[in-house]
Amino acid sequence: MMNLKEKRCVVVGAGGVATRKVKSLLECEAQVAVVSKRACSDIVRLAQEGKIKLIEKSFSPEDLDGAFLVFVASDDPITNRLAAMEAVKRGIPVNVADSPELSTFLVPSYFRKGHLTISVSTGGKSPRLARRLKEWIKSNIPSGVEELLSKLEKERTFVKKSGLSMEEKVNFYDEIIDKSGILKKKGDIEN
Ligand SMILES: C[C@@]1(CC(=O)O)c2cc3[nH]c(cc4nc(cc5[nH]c(cc(n2)[C@H]1CCC(=O)O)[C@@](C)(CC(=O)O)[C@@H]5CCC(=O)O)C(CC(=O)O)=C4CCC(=O)O)c(CCC(=O)O)c3CC(=O)O
Ligand SMILES: NC(=O)C1=CN([C@@H]2O[C@H](COP(=O)(O)OP(=O)(O)OC[C@H]3O[C@@H](n4cnc5c(N)ncnc54)[C@H](O)[C@@H]3O)[C@@H](O)[C@H]2O)C=CC1
Repeated sequence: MMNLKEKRCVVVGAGGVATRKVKSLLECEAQVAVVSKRACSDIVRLAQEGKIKLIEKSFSPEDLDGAFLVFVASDDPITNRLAAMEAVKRGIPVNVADSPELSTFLVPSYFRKGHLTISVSTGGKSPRLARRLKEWIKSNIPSGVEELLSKLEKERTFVKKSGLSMEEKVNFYDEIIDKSGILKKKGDIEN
């Protein structure tokens, strides 16, 4: 949920895993530089289209100059470790594809529906389960949730300035949510 717009994000490696991270970064409108000895066809195409900068070489510490965020996803554990340590030394948040322990942040499984983002993390315990749960939530998300969100957004601009107490505000929002009929009513949910 970090704002990455126009921020320089460096990705080390250009295989399947790096490609997934690059695509997520482009969705966030980040400025992406990929450093890799060789690049897979998706990365080459993105570079040819001018969407990313591809630097075809082995990783070296100066590749992290000016980086806001770093993704390390080469298939060489020694390179991954070196790049991770360098990022940590420079105080740059780093995600390491083969090492949750060396990562200062992990990437969750997520999907977007308009302004709604749903993400699932297992804290690195089982990425496959994170993905399967995400898929389950995606296929079970009630239709009408985007319309409900825009209604709440509109009401909220007035309610925020209304002078109502926080409890009154929350009850007002709950009433709209309950009326939409797309979720179980608040009172019907057991905690
Ligand atoms: C710690 C973390 C670091 C990070 O942030 O990258 C990490 C680490 C590792 N992943 C590995 C394997 C797999 N990763 C996936 C898939 C995804 N992995 C993602 C995140 C994360 N993966 C972070 C923790 C997230 C969490 O747990 O909450 C997702 C959610 C997001 C993304 O990568 O964009 C994305 C789903 C995207 C989607 O929704 O589609 C699949 C399944 C598949 O592809 O179907 C497999 C194979 C099956 C399996 O192992 O589960 C391996 C072992 C490699 C090996 O065995 O060689 C490691 C290294 C290790 O565990 O040591
Ligand atoms: N976090 C995750 O979701 C997952 C992580 N992994 C791990 O991610 C890593 C990468 O996996 P893949 O993308 O499938 O590998 P891959 O083999 O497709 O790509 C590896 C890339 O690293 C580059 N590379 C190797 N040495 C380099 C160096 N010294 N400097 C710069 N680039 C270098 C290669 O040129 C290649 O582009 C593996 O360690 C794997 O275990 C695997 C699956 C999922």
